[in-house]
Amino acid sequence: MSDNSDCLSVTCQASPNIALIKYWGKRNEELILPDNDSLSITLDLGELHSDTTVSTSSSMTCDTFYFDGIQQTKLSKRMQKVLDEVRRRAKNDQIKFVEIRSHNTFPASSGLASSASAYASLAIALTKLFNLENPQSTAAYLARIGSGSAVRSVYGGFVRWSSEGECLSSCIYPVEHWPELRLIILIFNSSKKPVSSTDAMQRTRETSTLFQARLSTVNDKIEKLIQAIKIKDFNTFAKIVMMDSSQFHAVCMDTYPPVIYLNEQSKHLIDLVHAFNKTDENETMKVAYTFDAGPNPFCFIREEHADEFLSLLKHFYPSNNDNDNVHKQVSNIDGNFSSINLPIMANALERIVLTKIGSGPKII
Ligand SMILES: Nc1ncnc2c1ncn2[C@@H]1O[C@H](COP(=O)(O)OP(=O)(O)OP(=O)(O)O)[C@@H](O)[C@H]1O
Ligand SMILES: C[C@@](O)(CCOP(=O)(O)OP(=O)(O)O)CC(=O)O
Repeated sequence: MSDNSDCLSVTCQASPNIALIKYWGKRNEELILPDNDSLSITLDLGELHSDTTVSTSSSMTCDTFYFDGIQQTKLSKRMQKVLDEVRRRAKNDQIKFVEIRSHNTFPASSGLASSASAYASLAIALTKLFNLENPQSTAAYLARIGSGSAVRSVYGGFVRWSSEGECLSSCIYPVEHWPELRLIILIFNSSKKPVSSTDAMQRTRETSTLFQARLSTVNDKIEKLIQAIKIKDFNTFAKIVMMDSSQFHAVCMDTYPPVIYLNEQSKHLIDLVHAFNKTDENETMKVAYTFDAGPNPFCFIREEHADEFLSLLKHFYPSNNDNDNVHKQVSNIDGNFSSINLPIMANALERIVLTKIGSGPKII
């Protein structure tokens, strides 16, 4: 915490988390209580993160929010709700107003979980600034009322968000548990999604008949997935994760009017991953994908297969721009992909992010 005259300030850095079993549906909109448990991996802070600085001083006359250095005309209802809850819990009632400055290293609102890293960093920074009691559970509560999925970014490693009791999150395995696991994020399209997750999940609840069927499958999937993670069984892990992603998008399609987040490139990548997995003579899965509310896949892979998969991506998604950095990390291994009968999609990728599981947020 920095203290300049009577101005106190705290900065927190947090990363997005990627849901392995998706959260979709709220039984209480105001408190953001989910319909189902969900499970995620928190990303390493290295590539994708939100940095949020919160400050307070006696001279402030209102709450202010700067996003990427630009002052916003007003705070969102969610942000205001978080600040009001903090003031309610704070012992020091001299502290009246807060200035928030936040920046993401990646595009917001495009299905890359920006609201998760944003609200987790905000919640942790506020908890520290106001010296709130029970800091971990308080930060989780504040993050959750900002954006449901943010409750999982408060912790590192593999995280479960419970839909029962206090509806808080907990780390089920720390970052060290499965160090060879890597994430390759393919950014096909970073534009703003057509329907926000908040609106879409409400619409699903009101109209989808598949939604209830999905809910009845989630707990069983979570238990099986936890067991697969425990013994690092990638085959089972991959199948459960890909099937939950597809089920979530099927539910979005069953929503009326339908919500379609996947695009042509997403469908191509799905076919590519299955074709690539089939090339293994032992039928061992090498890659798994999942998509949040957007067209950009998060691919899970063990380190030993990462180079081959990257060369596959270079083959199927070549870039015509010599100066671009999309493939700059890609090794020059030439794989033989002649058995994969899929079209080549030139210039499909805006960016590739290579990352791994992270240890959670930090105060900086
Ligand atoms: N650094 C930030 N500080 C405050 N609010 C932010 C920040 N980054 C993103 N947001 C807000 O988060 C919301 C975007 O969340 P939304 O859930 O729609 O998209 P997403 O998080 O990118 O995707 P998803 O969670 O579906 O994977 C927007 O309201 C945006 O203004
Ligand atoms: C598809 C998801 O990414 C949906 C995330 O939804 P949000 O957490 O962004 O929604 P709100 O709680 O309304 O803010 C799945 C997931 O992260 O579990």
